[in-house]
Amino acid sequence: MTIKVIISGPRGRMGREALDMIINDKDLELVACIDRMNDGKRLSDVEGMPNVNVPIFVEPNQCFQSVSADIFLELSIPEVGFDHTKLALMSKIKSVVGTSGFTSEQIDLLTNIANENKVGCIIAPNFAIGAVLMMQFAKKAATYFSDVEIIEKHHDQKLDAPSGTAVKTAKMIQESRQAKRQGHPNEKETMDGARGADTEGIRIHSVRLPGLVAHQEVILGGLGQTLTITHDSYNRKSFMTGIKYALGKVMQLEKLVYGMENVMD
Ligand SMILES: NC(=O)C1=CN([C@@H]2O[C@H](COP(=O)(O)OP(=O)(O)OC[C@H]3O[C@@H](n4cnc5c(N)ncnc54)[C@H](OP(=O)(O)O)[C@@H]3O)[C@@H](O)[C@H]2O)C=CC1
Ligand SMILES: O=C(O)C1=N[C@H](C(=O)O)C[C@H](O)C1
Repeated sequence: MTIKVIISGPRGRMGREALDMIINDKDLELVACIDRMNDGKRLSDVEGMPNVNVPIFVEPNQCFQSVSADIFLELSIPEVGFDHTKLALMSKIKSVVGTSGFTSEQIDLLTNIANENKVGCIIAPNFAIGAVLMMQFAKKAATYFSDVEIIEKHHDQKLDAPSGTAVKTAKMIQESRQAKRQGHPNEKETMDGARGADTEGIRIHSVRLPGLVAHQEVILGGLGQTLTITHDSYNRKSFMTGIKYALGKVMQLEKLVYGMENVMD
């Protein structure tokens, strides 16, 4: 039996890479796409898309009601990703979400819908195994170093800041340290944003430049020393093993899990 997948955002950088991964995997079967254009066309009719004869829908609900699928894979944009996922879960379709930029309230809402309906869902701020380890190492290190700053660096087409990975890293660190105001108590920004975003005292700095893909440094400071934990994704293939893993794992879930670390054996 193959796992039937609907993908959202097939023309995007992640969507295009994920299409290739799914099409070339004997355990997975692409059954439909959700896009903001090409409604009613077949994927094979769209220039530059793989030669697979599956329908494209602009209306997510129409897709979820008319196509039989096991999993919805969300890889579009923050503005629509939440609604897509909500509709998929309400239609009892298990979901794997890579799209970033959801608020804590949105994640809580999706958690309630998934758990009440007993539908599996994985929200993965980062599918790359190295990034997940980087977040776990940072959490561990923060039990010894209470002063932490995060520098996340991405390509300049990214819509959200800070990145989903940075937000999740800060949340994980907050589980292992007390909230703390960092820096000099009297420090003042003479230019807005100089000290970055502030989440319970942890500072997050977002760099956006052409040439970058997805990178993060967590710098922890102590007496006379610093520890830097770094992860780099040099291309989007780095995320595909994690997507495949999440598609397998979500089949066994009846609730929402936020973070790949919570489904990794
Ligand atoms: N969790 C993880 O490991 C990773 C997560 N991401 C996240 O995944 C998301 C996608 O990233 P990326 O591929 O780089 O972004 P892209 O901008 O390359 O792709 C987004 C795609 O979504 C399309 N889109 C816009 N509106 C809709 C809609 N209503 N329905 C369906 N598709 C729509 C866009 O179309 P158009 O171009 O025509 O506007 C575009 O093709 C981002 O949120 C990013 O942060 C990225 C990498 C790894
Ligand atoms: O937009 C991206 O590219 C990425 N987004 C995710 C995030 O916001 O953390 C994951 C990865 O960093 C790539």
